[in-house]
Amino acid sequence: MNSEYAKKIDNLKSKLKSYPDFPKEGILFWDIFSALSDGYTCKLLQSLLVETIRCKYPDVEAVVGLEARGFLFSFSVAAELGIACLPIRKKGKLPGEVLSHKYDLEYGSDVLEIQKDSVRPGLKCLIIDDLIATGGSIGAAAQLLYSCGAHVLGSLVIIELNSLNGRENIPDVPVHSLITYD
Ligand SMILES: O=P(O)(O)OC[C@H]1O[C@H](OP(=O)(O)OP(=O)(O)O)[C@H](O)[C@@H]1O
Ligand SMILES: Nc1ncnc2[nH]cnc12
Repeated sequence: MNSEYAKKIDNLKSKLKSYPDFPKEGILFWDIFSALSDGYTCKLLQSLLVETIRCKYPDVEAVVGLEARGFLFSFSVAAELGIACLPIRKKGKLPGEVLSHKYDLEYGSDVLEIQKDSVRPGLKCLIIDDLIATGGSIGAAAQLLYSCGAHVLGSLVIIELNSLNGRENIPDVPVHSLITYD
């Protein structure tokens, strides 16, 4: 990636805000919505995500967004790249036959689901989300995709929280992040 890309990353970083003790005491919460409150940064972020996918995952056939914040980015990049946009949602939100996977995250545990027939075997998928903390959500999403026979190319997030060892916890799923915090 070139120096123009690095400048865009610095610009994006300057727009991100964090909130101590949310949603629980001891958690420093990184709020992706703070970067979306001006149109310039929305365009900047969109172009960074699309450029990163074209460079790192050129063969991708479907982006898989994780509810809820991942959805902000999965549709917009899929529309620009002209590829499929598939949802993985929290328990009880998807109609039809679903597969479920329980997982832990930084401030609790949850269940993610995928529609059984949403993925054809071998489909080259990229998981997209706003942030990786423990890696629980991306790990659960990858398990669901494997169960459907998908080929998981990796994952793309805007923010990576290094101290929570997310990428080490999901060694089978390559993680690409735009910004990391220690
Ligand atoms: O790496 P992990 O430890 O799994 O944490 C990261 C996940 O946590 C947040 O989602 P959350 O489940 O809070 O849902 P939301 O997007 O609906 O707010 C975030 O958007 C990621 O999906
Ligand atoms: N620290 C954090 N900030 C924002 N979203 C998160 N999801 C899990 N941990 C988080």
